[in-house]
Amino acid sequence: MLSETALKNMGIRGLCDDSRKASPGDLFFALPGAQAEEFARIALSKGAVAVVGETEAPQDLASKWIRVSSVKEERASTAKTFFKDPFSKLSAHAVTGTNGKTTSAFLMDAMLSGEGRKTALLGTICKRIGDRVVASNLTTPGILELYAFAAEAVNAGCSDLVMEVSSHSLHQGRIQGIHYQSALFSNLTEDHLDYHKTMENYFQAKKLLFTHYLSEDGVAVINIDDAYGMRLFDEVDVAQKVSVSRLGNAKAVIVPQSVQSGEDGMILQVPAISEKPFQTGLVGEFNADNVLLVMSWAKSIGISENSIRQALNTVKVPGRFEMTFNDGSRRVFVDYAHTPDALERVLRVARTLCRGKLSVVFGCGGDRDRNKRHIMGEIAERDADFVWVTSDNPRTEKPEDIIAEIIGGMHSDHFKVIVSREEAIRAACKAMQAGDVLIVAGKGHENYQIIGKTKQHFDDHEIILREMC
Ligand SMILES: CC(=O)N[C@H]1[C@@H](OP(=O)(O)OP(=O)(O)OC[C@H]2O[C@@H](n3ccc(=O)[nH]c3=O)[C@H](O)[C@@H]2O)O[C@H](CO)[C@@H](O)[C@@H]1O[C@H](C)C(=O)N[C@@H](C)C(=O)N[C@H](CCC(=O)O)C(=O)O
Ligand SMILES: Nc1ncnc2c1ncn2[C@@H]1O[C@H](COP(=O)(O)OP(=O)(O)OP(=O)(O)O)[C@@H](O)[C@H]1O
Repeated sequence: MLSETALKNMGIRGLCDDSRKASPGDLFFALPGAQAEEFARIALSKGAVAVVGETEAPQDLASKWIRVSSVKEERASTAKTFFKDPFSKLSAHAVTGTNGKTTSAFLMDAMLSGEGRKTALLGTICKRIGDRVVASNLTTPGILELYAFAAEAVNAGCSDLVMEVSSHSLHQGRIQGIHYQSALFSNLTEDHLDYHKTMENYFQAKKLLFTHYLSEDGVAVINIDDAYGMRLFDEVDVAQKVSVSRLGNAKAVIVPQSVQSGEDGMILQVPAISEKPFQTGLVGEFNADNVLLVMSWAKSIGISENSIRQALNTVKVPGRFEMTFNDGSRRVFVDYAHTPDALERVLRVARTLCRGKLSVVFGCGGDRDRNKRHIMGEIAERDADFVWVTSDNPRTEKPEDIIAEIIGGMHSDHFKVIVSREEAIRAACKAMQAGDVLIVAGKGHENYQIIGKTKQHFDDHEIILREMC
């Protein structure tokens, strides 16, 4: 393990594990792989001072090569030393699950802020320290970026960090060495099987958060309405476990007495938390799950009822069931649903708000999880009256090929294919009549479309407003 003095003596000014981003003064971590040495040489040519690798040092690099048994472990421990152990100075709170992470993280952050605590937030939409916000590339960044972010948060005076933890990050060790004060589990449904291959592997990755990264005195808050949540609750052995169930599972400690959902939000009666009802502007059954999970967490870590209420009343999450247009009769919502479960849940909520025809515009991402495409086609056809099948970040795949897989799951004629997302949204808007609801699903807060390897500006909201106003 490299000490602070060793790093200082070597003149290390930064840590890097990607040769494309190497800078003078960096210590480069060459992760095992066929190109490890090649990447190390590139980093050195850009001014990196030394390389940490698992293989024997190439002869000409012997003076700059530090051989270790695990580059990943060394990277985690060096990050802790270099960034002055920021996680020991923060209360870190994590949320994981297939859907609901961003919504939950926004709520958690708002509740902590309501207590007068300065917070940092890390997730799919943004990275935020106090009032400074930048867009995110990944839900959970790489470990070096994560430590740098936490150090910045500490320097800015933050006491708490709320972050979304993806299954990829758990599997790849992006949060190695971190111990959370609390961890929440929302649900586990089909997604990311291109990466994890089986639901069992996907579950085991999520479980790591509770078995490896939750502090001994930390609290686990788990939605046991979800079958994997129930299994997780039974399998994890932590000091404090809180089980939550909207559906009234007898094993749960937090169960609502009632949830009344309308088009402007919800009223929840949760006697285990307060005798007085809670109100929120978040809409729909799936958000009731998110709200209950986070309220239970807040209660278990001692957040005041006042801060819970205030957050529930004020939090809005960009691109999550966001009403982009409403003329009192026709309503268009933009939503980030890009998994089968999310699409099903969103259409179910939309149906309750719809007095006319319910339509949906959606596509599926390229270079990702082909298996979910036909399932989403099947759900869209079953739960909407009309489906506009289109493109959504095709990346390097041909959009027509992705669409063919989606419509492989559809058997009626209640759909139309329009490859251009802009044209599909415009056509769907034009077709709307009084009482209709349109869901434009998949991109949510994203203001780009990834075609090939380039990101082009694209914003569902802009197109809807241009067409409808
Ligand atoms: C599949 C996946 O998760 N890949 C992630 C992974 O890449 P990798 O290990 O395959 O890296 P690689 O490209 O083979 O390279 C190996 C090593 O060589 C380095 N390298 C690579 C190329 C080079 O020219 N020079 C160089 O030094 C890389 O930095 C890396 O250290 O590790 C990288 C560094 O942390 C990540 O940036 C990368 O995320 C890619 C870009 C990605 O798109 N990931 C998505 C799927 C993802 O992680 N999504 C989750 C889930 C979101 C959700 O729940 O919906 C997220 O947390 O965002
Ligand atoms: N508890 C939930 N159960 C099922 N679907 C949900 C839930 N919460 C939100 N959704 C749906 O999933 C979409 C994404 O929600 P959110 O951004 O909160 O999840 P996420 O876990 O952060 O997703 P991602 O990791 O893909 O960014 C929402 O737009 C909505 O369609």
